[in-house]
Amino acid sequence: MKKIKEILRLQKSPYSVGQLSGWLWRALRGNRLQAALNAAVGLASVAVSLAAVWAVQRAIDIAAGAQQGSLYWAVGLMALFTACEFGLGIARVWIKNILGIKAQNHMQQQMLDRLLRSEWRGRERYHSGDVINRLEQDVATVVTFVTETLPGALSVAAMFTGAFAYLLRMDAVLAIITVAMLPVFMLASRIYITRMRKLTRRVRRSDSRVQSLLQETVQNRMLIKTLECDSHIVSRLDSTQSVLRRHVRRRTAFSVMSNLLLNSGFSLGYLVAFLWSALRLQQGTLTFGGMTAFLQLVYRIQSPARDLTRLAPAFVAVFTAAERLMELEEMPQEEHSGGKPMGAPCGVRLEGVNYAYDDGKDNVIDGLSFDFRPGTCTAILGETGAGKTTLIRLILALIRPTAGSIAIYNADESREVSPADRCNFVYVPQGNTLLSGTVRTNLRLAAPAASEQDMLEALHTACADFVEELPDGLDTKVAEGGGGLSEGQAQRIAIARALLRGRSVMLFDEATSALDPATEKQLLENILCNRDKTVIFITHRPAVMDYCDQTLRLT
Ligand SMILES: Nc1ncnc2c1ncn2[C@@H]1O[C@H](COP(=O)(O)OP(=O)(O)OP(=O)(O)O)[C@@H](O)[C@H]1O
Repeated sequence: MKKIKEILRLQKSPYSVGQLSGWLWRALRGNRLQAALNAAVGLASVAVSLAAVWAVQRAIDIAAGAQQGSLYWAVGLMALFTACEFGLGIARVWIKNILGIKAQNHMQQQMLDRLLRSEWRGRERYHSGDVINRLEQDVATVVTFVTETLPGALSVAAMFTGAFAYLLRMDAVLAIITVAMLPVFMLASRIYITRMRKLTRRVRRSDSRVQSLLQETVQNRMLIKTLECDSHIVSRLDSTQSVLRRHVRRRTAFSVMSNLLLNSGFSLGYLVAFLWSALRLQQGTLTFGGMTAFLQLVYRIQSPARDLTRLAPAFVAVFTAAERLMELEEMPQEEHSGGKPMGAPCGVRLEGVNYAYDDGKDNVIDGLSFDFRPGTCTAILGETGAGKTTLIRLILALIRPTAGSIAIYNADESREVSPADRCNFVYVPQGNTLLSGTVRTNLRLAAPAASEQDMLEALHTACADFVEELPDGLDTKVAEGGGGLSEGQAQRIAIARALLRGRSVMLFDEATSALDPATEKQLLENILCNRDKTVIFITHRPAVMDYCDQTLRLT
C-alpha cells in the first residue's frame, strides 16, 4: 500500500489511496448494473475477437491448401463473427449513453442532496461555480471510470491473456519477446503518473476558477453593465483562462511526448514480430494463414497492453475527481430527523445568547436575552452590521449559539431550536427571492397543493392584489431573480408565498424595504389580525415600531 501511495504521490492529498479506493468502490456498487453489463459486453467482445482471428487463419489456410474445408463456409464464419462484433459495438453505445446518463444523474442527485443537508456556517465554503464544476465534470469522470474504464480493464486483461495464450501455442519465443517490453512500460508509467497527477490537479483547479468567474458574471450582468466594467471582467476572464490554457498545454505536451515514446516502443515491437514471422515463413516453418494470425495476435496483445497503459491517466483523473467530490461530501451534515411541528401560536425565547463567526474575533451577538412572545409582532432594529440577520440565522438553527440557549415554545411545550423546528418558521430573506417561472409556480414552491383561491387570498393578505390585474394574472411570467417585476411587487409576492407556507413564526429580514410605509402598515395589520402568528420583523424604519407590540434594538 505504501508503495502504491508512493507511486501515486498522494502524500499531498488529504485522502489515502485506501480512502479513495473505498469511496470509488461505493460509487461502483451504486452503478453495479451498468458496470456489469459493460464488463459482460467487453468479455463477449474478447471472445468474438479471438474467434475472428481463428476464422481468418482457417480461411487463409483453406485458400492456400494448407487445410481442408469449404472456403465459402470459412468466409461465412468470418462474416458471422464480424456481425457479432457490430452487434456488441451497438450494445456498448446503448449502455454507455442510456445507462451512463442515468448513473451520472443518480450520482449528481446524491451529491446535491448531501450538499443541501450540509451545515451552513454563514458563508459558503466553495464558490457556486466550483461546486457546479465538480458536480458536472468530476461526477462524469467518476461515473465513466467505474462504469466503463474499470469493466473495460477486465476485458482488456482478458484479451491480453487470451491472445498471449494463443500466441504462446503458435510460437513461444515470439510470445515472450512481445510481452518482454511490458516491465519497461510499467516503470515508465510510474514516472508518468507522478507528473500527470500534478498536472491534472492544476488543470481541474483552473477549470473551476474559470467556471466560477463565468457564472458570477452571468448572474450579475446588470451590475457589471452599470459599473461599466465589462472589459475589466473580460480581461479577468482572459487571464484566468490563460492560466487554464497554460496548464492544459503543459499537460498535453507531456501526454503527447509520453504517447510518442509509447507508440515508438509498440511500433518497434511490431516490426520485430513481423521480421521474425517473415523469416519463419521464408524458412517454411510457418504458413501464410499462420503469419496473418500471428500478426493479428501481436496486434491483439499490443492493443490491450496499450489500453492498460492508458489506464494510468484514467486513474490519475479519477483520483483527482474523487478527491474533489469527497471534499464536498465531507462538509458536516446537519442532524435532521424530520420536521417537528409545534401547535400555533409559538414564541421564541433567547437566554444569554452569544455568537461569533468562525473567522471573527468578537461576539456579533453578546449576552442577548429576549422573548418573542406567541402572537406578537416584534421589530428588530439596529445599525447596519449590528447582527440582525445573524439573530434570524440563530433562530432558524442555521448557526448555533456559542453560549446561551434559544427555545421555541407554546402553551404546552418548550424545546431548544434545532433544524427539525424549521417547519415552524417561514423566512423571507433580504433581496429578490423569486425564481424563474410564473407567479403561480413561485407561490406553489411553498404549498404545492394550494388552490387558486388560497393563492389569491395569500396575495390579498400580502397587499399584492395587483397580480389579479396583470393581463396573465397568476400566470404572469417571472424571469430569474424576479425579473419583469418591480422590487416592491416581487417582495409582496415573496411574502404571499411565505404566508401560503402558513407556519406559526414569520421572520422578515427587511422584506418590506421596497414598500411605502402605508402598504407596509396595511401588510402588518393583515398578517396580525388573527394573532395566531408570531412576527419578527427586521427593519431600518423606526416608524414600524408604531404598529409592533415590542422592539428589540441591537447595538
Ligand atoms: N459569514 C460571516 N462570517 C463572518 N462574519 C460575518 C458573516 N456574516 C456576517 N458577519 C459579520 O457579522 C456582523 C453582523 O452581520 P449581520 O449580517 O448580522 O448584520 P445586520 O445587522 O443584519 O446588517 P444589515 O443591516 O447591514 O443587514 C457584521 O460585522 C458582519 O461583518
